[in-house]
Amino acid sequence: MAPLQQHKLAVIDFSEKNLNLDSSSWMKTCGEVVRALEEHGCFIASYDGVSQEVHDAAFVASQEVHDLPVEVKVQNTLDAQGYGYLAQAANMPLYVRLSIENATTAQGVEEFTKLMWPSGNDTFRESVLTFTKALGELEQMVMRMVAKSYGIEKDYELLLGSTTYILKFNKCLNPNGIEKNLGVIPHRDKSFMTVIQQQEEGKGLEIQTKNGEWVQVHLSPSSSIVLAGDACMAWSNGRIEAPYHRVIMQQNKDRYSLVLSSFVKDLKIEVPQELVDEDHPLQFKAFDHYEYIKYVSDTTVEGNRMKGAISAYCGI
Ligand SMILES: O=C(O)CCC(=O)C(=O)O
Ligand SMILES: [Fe+2]
Repeated sequence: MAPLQQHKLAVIDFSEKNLNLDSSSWMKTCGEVVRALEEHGCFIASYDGVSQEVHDAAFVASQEVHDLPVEVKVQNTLDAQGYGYLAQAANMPLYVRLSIENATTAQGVEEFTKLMWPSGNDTFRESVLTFTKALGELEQMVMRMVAKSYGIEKDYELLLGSTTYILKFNKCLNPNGIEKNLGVIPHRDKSFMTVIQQQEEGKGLEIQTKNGEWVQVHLSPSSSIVLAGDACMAWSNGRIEAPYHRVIMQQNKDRYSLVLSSFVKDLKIEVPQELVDEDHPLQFKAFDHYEYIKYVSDTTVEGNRMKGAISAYCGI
């Protein structure tokens, strides 16, 4: 098989100097964000909100939690069905994960920390919260730009009030030379938006473009990939498609990544009226995001992998 090429996904500058609200550079970035999302469902954000120190500390925290005994980690269960501790499932033998619900709030991170370390772990708690807050701000900046471009700022403000974040500590085990090097099976995220950071030298994430080609994503510590999830696809009335992606292990060592995803809780997601007209008939009924997650996790593995899960659930 020919080696995959590092694809030219759009790289968008989110550094503070570039993002004075209402400046012409802000408006230009809004356009770039929507174009990239409509074309590939994702882009690479170059973002100085997560410093090298914050990035490194978050990965140290991730390693620390993965190194805990299994009997401690199995306590990690979430309201969001299917998002707690998962280890070496039959279809993903290399994949291990823990997650934090309400991950951008002090309370959410504190609860998780207490569960894993009953006598506390301040370094872990502080490192994780600093990281999730910074990455959450990036996600909100992206969504504000999408809303601005589509003229649906009010609709977004409403969703934002009900937005919650889940942080996944992902680990793919060293494949040790065995042929099966699939870390994470091809899927679309069920989230609204997802932001991912890979550990330094971390490779492995691949995105499928609309023409079916798999392309590799390489990220430096100062960059993140921003991916649309199924909920964004429905909310945008199909304008932004959630990209299919997977992890292929390329090196004989464990791979760590941090995945922050937004979800809408206790409010139905409805396509804004501004996005419906004769040329764009309504494609999705209003739906409850947590009920959708439950639907997917109750469905068979094939159902979960299915590209059209969101259409099957609430498509018109
Ligand atoms: O680990 C990664 O880089 C991505 C994993 C992923 O797609 C996911 O957890 O949804
Ligand atoms: Fe994913």
